[in-house]
Amino acid sequence: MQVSACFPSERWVVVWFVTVFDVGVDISPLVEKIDDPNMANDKDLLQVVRLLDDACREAGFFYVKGHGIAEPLMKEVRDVTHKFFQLPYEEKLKIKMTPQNGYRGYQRLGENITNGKPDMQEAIDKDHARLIGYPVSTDILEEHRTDTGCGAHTDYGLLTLVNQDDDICALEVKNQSGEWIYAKPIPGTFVCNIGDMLKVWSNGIYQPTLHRVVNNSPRYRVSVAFFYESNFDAAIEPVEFCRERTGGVAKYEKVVYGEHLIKKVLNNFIK
Ligand SMILES: O=C(O)CCC(=O)C(=O)O
Ligand SMILES: [Fe+2]
Repeated sequence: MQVSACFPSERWVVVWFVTVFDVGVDISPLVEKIDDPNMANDKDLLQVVRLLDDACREAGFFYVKGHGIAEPLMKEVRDVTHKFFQLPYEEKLKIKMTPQNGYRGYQRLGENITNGKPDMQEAIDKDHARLIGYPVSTDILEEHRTDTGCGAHTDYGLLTLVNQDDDICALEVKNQSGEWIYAKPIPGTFVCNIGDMLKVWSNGIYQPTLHRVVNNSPRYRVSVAFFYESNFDAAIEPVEFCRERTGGVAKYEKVVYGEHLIKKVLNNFIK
């Protein structure tokens, strides 16, 4: 790894943590040159790719800035999400999620299950986006209350981008020492985390990280997640150049994304 070769490992971890986890990777060179046929020769861009690669290898969780989406627009999306969840229950039910509409629409509090426990969240699912609301726990009837807004999980797909409320710490990530640490909000950034399919594709070079949401704050929290996923019927297997870099043997079997998704969702109903 290029950066670690320049630094003693302890110092490198500190540098990496500060630049990637605390402040975020500035991906603007990548965004600016994405259509440039000469992008592979650009030094700034190469440095961004290295930082992203390091973040995916070391943590599987990182912040990005310089992505080109204006901060006021990110806030507006969250504001609209807050407004929707403040509507009376009957209003929200008008776009209720059903098998007939392909499980798109409004999912009421407690309907989403992770590890056998209802999540203390309500949400709207639309294509690859999920708008999520986490009520204040004291506002939830005691008999319906559980201890997590979203139970510990890894994401199913390739990459997730989260636009989270600026002022509430609730998203927690399990670090390599097994401690839960906050992915505290950094205004204007997206929290990114890699999913199960990237693990398979990269033959384990990138590992998805366990995370969960616990809203212990006195305020209603929203987040808007975009799940970049493989096609439902896509067969995913370790790509050759990743296999070559990891001893030449595929560590994961070929998996059809849709089958993986259904299996994980069904497993969530079991404690
Ligand atoms: O609300 C968040 O910050 C993250 C939600 C999440 O992890 C998920 O929906 O997969
Ligand atoms: Fe997640």
